[in-house]
Amino acid sequence: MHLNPAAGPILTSAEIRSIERQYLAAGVPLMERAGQAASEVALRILEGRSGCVLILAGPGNNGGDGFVVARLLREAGREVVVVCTVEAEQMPADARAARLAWQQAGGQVVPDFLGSNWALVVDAIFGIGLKRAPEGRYAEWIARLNQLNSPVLSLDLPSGLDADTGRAPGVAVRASHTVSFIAWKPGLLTHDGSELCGELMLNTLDLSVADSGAQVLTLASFAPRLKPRASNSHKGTFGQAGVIGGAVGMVGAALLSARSALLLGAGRVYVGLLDPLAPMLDIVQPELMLRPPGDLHLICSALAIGPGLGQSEAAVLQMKRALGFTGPLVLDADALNLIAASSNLQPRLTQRDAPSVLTPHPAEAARLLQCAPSEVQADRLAACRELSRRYRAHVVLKGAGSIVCLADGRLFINVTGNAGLATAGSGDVLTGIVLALLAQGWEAELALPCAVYLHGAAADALLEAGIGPIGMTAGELAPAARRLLNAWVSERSGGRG
Ligand SMILES: NC(=O)C1=CN([C@@H]2O[C@H](COP(=O)(O)OP(=O)(O)OC[C@H]3O[C@@H](n4cnc5c(N)ncnc54)[C@H](OP(=O)(O)O)[C@@H]3O)[C@@H](O)[C@H]2O)[C@@H](O)CC1
Ligand SMILES: Nc1ncnc2c1ncn2[C@@H]1O[C@H](COP(=O)(O)OP(=O)(O)O)[C@@H](O)[C@H]1O
Ligand SMILES: [K+]
Repeated sequence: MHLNPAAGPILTSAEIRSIERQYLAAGVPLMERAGQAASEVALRILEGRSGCVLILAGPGNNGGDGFVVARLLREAGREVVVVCTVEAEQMPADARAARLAWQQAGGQVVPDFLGSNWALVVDAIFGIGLKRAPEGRYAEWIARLNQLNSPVLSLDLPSGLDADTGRAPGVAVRASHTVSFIAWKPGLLTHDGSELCGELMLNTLDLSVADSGAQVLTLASFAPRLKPRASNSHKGTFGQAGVIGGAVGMVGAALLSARSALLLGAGRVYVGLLDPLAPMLDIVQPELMLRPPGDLHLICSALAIGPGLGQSEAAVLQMKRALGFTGPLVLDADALNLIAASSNLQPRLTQRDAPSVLTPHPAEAARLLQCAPSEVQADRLAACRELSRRYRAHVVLKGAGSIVCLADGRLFINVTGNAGLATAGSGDVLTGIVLALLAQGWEAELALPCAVYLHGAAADALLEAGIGPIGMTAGELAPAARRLLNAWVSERSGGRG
């Protein structure tokens, strides 16, 4: 997902409203500024496009922004049609004033639109005030506009998208561009938002906004750790990573994690496979050392358990050992399912002194929270925060717009990655990447954000090279991630990486 700018604070709708109240009380003309910012974007999109602009104005202040845009585009010489079905008196004061200014400038308001040949459609139906699935004429407008071939600029957020959760409770606008006002909203960056926003731009309306809890995950979030290797280092310097998993029929999952840990720089990588008939050697990656799973907690400096682990008694036994491990521990896949199912294992996790990293996808998160996956997806940030609090762990809730919640409560949303990652084994690779960084001594607070960002960036690099999204394989991710990590270190150290 492309963000302009790439960083910036993420605020909930309640936080935005509180800022709005403060500035409106001081007489700052926010709606005019929002309309100005959006009309500049609209004019850029319109460069080289002739024809009329359609503006769909809703009943609230988002509709008001639409009227300001209409007026400014008309002043810039564009032909504009504004569709609005509520009466002026039913609109809030600022929106009513914007509508009046449009009409005083000679603009018309019509109750519906026909035709499909628009130079641009401006979606000013709903912003942060959406309270339920769009209904009636608004639902119908959205369905019709999603059939058009014109570019669509959404003001603040695509109408129908929940600003706080990224969930679209019903029909929602599929925008080509979205300009977000004041700050990013969580819903733009995760869940359905990743699909609906198109190119995302932020305009702060010249307000100074304090960073709240959530941040866009960027390279700067972990940059202090991107240091070149000392030339007199040896394999012991980069740690002993261990992967436990690979029960019958699922050996590949553990090998994918282990190979990824190796390619991302762990000094030595051990694999403990539960399948009694598993090979003694990974022929593709003979650097991996295959050992009895029960030995790994004794020889490793960082452990991951879960990929292909299964839920057998043998798996439970390995879990008990792993939870007693005194170094950083990554729990993925069936390790998470076993935690969710066992009140006996849960306290062993929450009482660990060393860092624990949990990497659930929404279904695993739901099991850990004893709720339905749809409830997790209904508020991904809240679910991730609760998992981190309940299990005293650093957590990534995976899926488009992965959420990271560190044990100290700090929240990040990741915007790297693409649908090429929707393939079996890509989560195993993420586990291997975070394990590699932990083995090399990264603090979990930096290792997890880096791994999540890097994993998505690797998929983006593959996409750019024409490998995917269709047919991108998990095994291709680690070499791409290795290339990026080396490049980042090299760039930051003036080529000494
Ligand atoms: N405050 C300011 O000065 C600034 C605000 N700004 C802009 O205002 C936006 C927020 O404006 P807002 O609070 O008026 O909410 P908005 O998104 O227009 O929607 C509320 C209206 O929609 C209706 N409605 C909701 N859901 C519905 C549904 N499913 N189906 C049908 N109707 C539904 C709801 O009706 P109700 O539910 O109350 O009956 C109400 O009438 C913000 O995103 C930004 O663009 C900027 O200009 C900066 C300055
Ligand atoms: N549409 C998508 N956009 C971005 N990232 C995705 C998408 N689908 C999956 N991913 C990422 O791919 C990985 C899949 O992990 P997981 O579901 O555990 O797969 P597996 O169990 O097959 O290894 C996660 O990191 C997730 O965030
Ligand atoms: K909108």
